[in-house]
Amino acid sequence: MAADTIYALASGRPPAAIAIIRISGPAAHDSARALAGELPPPRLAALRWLRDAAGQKLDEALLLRFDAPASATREDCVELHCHGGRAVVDAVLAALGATGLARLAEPGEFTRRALANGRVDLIAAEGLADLLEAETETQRRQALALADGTLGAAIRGWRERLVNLSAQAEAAIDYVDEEEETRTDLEPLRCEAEGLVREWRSWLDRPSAEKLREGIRLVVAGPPNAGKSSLVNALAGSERAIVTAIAGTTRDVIEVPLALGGVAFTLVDTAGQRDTYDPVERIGVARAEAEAAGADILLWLGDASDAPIHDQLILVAPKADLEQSAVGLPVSSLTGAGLTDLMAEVRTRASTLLPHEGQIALNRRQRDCLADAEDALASPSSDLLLLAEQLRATLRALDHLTGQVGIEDMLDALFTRFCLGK
Ligand SMILES: Nc1nc2c(ncn2[C@@H]2O[C@H](COP(=O)(O)OP(=O)(O)OP(=O)(O)O)[C@@H](O)[C@H]2O)c(=O)[nH]1
Ligand SMILES: [K+]
Ligand SMILES: [Mg+2]
Repeated sequence: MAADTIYALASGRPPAAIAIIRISGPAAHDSARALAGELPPPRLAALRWLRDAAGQKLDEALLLRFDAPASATREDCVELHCHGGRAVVDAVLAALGATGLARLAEPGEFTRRALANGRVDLIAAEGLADLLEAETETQRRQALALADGTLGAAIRGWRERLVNLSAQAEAAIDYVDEEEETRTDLEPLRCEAEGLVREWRSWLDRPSAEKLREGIRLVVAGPPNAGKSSLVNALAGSERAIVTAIAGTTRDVIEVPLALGGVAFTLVDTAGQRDTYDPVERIGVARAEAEAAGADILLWLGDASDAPIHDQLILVAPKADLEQSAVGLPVSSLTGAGLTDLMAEVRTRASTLLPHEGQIALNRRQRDCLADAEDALASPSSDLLLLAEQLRATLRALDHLTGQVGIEDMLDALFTRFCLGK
């Protein structure tokens, strides 16, 4: 694949102590040479003066050269470690552009090339992207598990088992062709296939990785004047929502970002749910109902009998300073009584919705691919031809997961392990 040569500032926004400019592509060495003169041997750092076309000194930089394929992109690469001032960086980038040998990279283009050249697989590339975005410790560990290939290794393990099964099925088909009488016993194959499907189901049952990033939606709902907005304000620690003694005060959905115990939440206040002819309030009530239905955790401040059906429902008995009769967790937004217990309960519920420590969670794309694989093999056929086709379809779904499609490996396995002397 003939690619052009790209360059970009790889480190953070200047000013900084050091700025790293990366060049990758067939003309990476030539464009660096245009600025720095003779290059050092691969992987040995050397100090060089960078000069523009007119010979003017731009900066003294540490230069690293990588030769394809032993580089991050598997192309020829150069890294220039310059002084991190804005003017220095601008001047070096401009001089690189002026060589006419390279162009400014698009966002993510280095990783894209690494992927295209087989340096990383799609899973690792996704992990890398997550790693760059990670804001919490849990997110960082999760991303690292993708980037360092833990998930990739699990997928390769599945793939190997599947390739093996597929090869056995294909071999059995050949065998049937030759000796019509003999029937291959498919039971062990189907058994192994069912084992894989069970494993995938347990992965699909895990909470999704997005929850870590997007956070838990904690919705406060109930009848008008129940004290919903007061509770939201008490939990947020600031007067985010309007509170009055008038029923129907809150009309719209109010979102408040909240971090509790290292977990990101979005606290959501909603309109009091009641039958009303007021067209504006009706819209608010419809939104409130939709929010309650879509909540990860629902705090219901009303009669248990009126509560919507929800997996993660916490019944709250509000205004506990006034009345103690209601069922549910007693909470007073006025005095703060019961808030700690309520938050403890919320955190317990939240922990069941998030990937566990040390457990790799799949992102949406990965789940979709694995679900396709699971689907394709959900009921392994007892007919050899159908089973072989199911296995092929499953392999394709798994290859979508890693971003590598192709059945070459399957054929290799077939010919090396199951040689029938043909
Ligand atoms: N004593 C006492 N009063 C409370 C408490 N929480 C809320 N209130 C009062 O109850 C009334 C309604 O409170 P809101 O927080 O506006 O109730 P809401 O459920 O958001 O009401 P709508 O938005 O109209 O549906 C206000 O007068 C609050 O001061 C509480 O914990 N104790
Ligand atoms: K109110
Ligand atoms: Mg309100």
